[in-house]
This record gives sequence, C-alpha cells and structure tokens, in this order.
Amino acid sequence: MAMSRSEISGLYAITPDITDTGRLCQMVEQTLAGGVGCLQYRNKSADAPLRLVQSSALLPLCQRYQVPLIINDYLELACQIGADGLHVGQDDSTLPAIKDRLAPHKLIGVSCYSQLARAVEAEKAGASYVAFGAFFPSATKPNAVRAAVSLISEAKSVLSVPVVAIGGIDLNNAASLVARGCDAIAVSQALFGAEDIEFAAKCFSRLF
Ligand SMILES: Cc1ncc(COP(=O)(O)OP(=O)(O)O)c(N)n1
Ligand SMILES: Cc1nc(C(=O)O)sc1CCOP(=O)(O)O
Ligand SMILES: [Mg+2]
Repeated sequence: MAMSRSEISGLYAITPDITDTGRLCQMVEQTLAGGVGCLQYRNKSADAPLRLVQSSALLPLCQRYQVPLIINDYLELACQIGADGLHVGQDDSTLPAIKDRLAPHKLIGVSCYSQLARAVEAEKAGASYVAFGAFFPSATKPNAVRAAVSLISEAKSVLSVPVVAIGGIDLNNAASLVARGCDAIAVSQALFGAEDIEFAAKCFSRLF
C-alpha cells in the first residue's frame, strides 16, 4: 500500500456530523475523487462506538486515494485505527502526551485560533501543521473565535510548518486566503453541503 502524502496542502476536508456511515462514506468518496489533499474525521455528536465505526470505514477509502486521514480530538481512536494523524485544540491532548503515544511519522495538527504565539509554541513542540481561524462566520462552529486574514501572511513569515485556514470558507472567499499564502484551506459545510461535492472539491483544489 503506497504511503499517503506526508505534508498538508490544498483542500483539507472536515467531515460534518452525519450519523449514517454509508452516506458519510459516499460523500467522502466524492471529495476524494475531487482531489481533496487531506481528510479529517470530526464528529461532535457521535458516541465512541459510532466514531470507531465511521473512522474505521473512512480509513481504507483514504488509503485508496493516498490521502491522509486525520482524527479530530481523540488520540486513542487515532492510535486504535492506525490513522495518519490527530488534530487537537486547547481542550484536547497536549503535544507531549500525543508524542508519547503516536508513532513519529504521524501528523499532528494544532488549532491556534487567532494566536500566533500559540502556533510558534506548537511548532517548537513538534506540530506538523497549525490551523488559524475562524476567518469567516461558520454555521458548523458558530462560537468560534474570529481571526483576521492578515494573520495568515504574518504566520507564514515566521513559521516553517504548513499553515491551514479554517472557518466559514467557501468558493467566494477561499481565494482571499490562498492569496495570503495559506498552505491549505479546511472546509466542511461549503464542501459537504454542495449539490455536487466532487465538483466543489475540484473547484477548491484548483485554487492552489
Ligand atoms: C484544521 C482544523 N482546525 C481547527 C479545528 C477545530 O477543532 P475543534 O475540535 O472543533 O475545536 P478545538 O478543539 O480546536 O477548539 C479542526 N477540527 N480542524
Ligand atoms: C471545526 C472548526 N474549527 C474552527 C476554528 O476556528 O478553530 S471553525 C470550524 C468549522 C469549520 O467548518 P465550516 O467550513 O463549515 O465553517
Ligand atoms: Mg478539538
């Protein structure tokens, strides 16, 4: 089995809270066919058994397209299924704890909100990429802290790890973030809520 990509770049798809695993896999396969560069399994309403079933179903799909599967929040789930990495925020596992459990080649992403200093610390502590946001109002995460688009250029001038932008990103505003130099855009609703998911993924991917 060929290795998936090791760097985060281009379109970074974030799964919506969908209970029907078959439907979720169908939608994810459309994003993969459309050129997504990375997939994150994020479900804030599923219980542990459903998270295990759904993430286990997504892994072979991602492997077939050589796209890394990142698990949001749950370190033990990422270890259990052999995911390609983990994404954590301020209330999740710390980097030292993650480094103790995940194999060295696994990807570790860190939410940095609007805080450049947090990203500098995360890079020093061994993060594979950092994410800033929310750059625009997000129905998926309405209470997200807001970040100014100028933060992307500032972050790119001081960080060496890939910079991911997130929050309310759609096909009307994504170019403004890519123009600032972000390495990837993390999208949920504007991708999975599209009438033609594969075409939407192609449109986002063509921005890079
Ligand atoms: C790429 C990326 N960036 C941010 C998040 C946010 O994660 P979430 O668990 O919703 O919130 P925090 O724990 O970061 O506060 C993400 N999932 N992916
Ligand atoms: C999961 C998440 N984290 C955010 C942050 O700012 O840390 S915003 C967000 C929601 C992303 O979904 P959508 O593309 O539908 O807005
Ligand atoms: Mg989290």
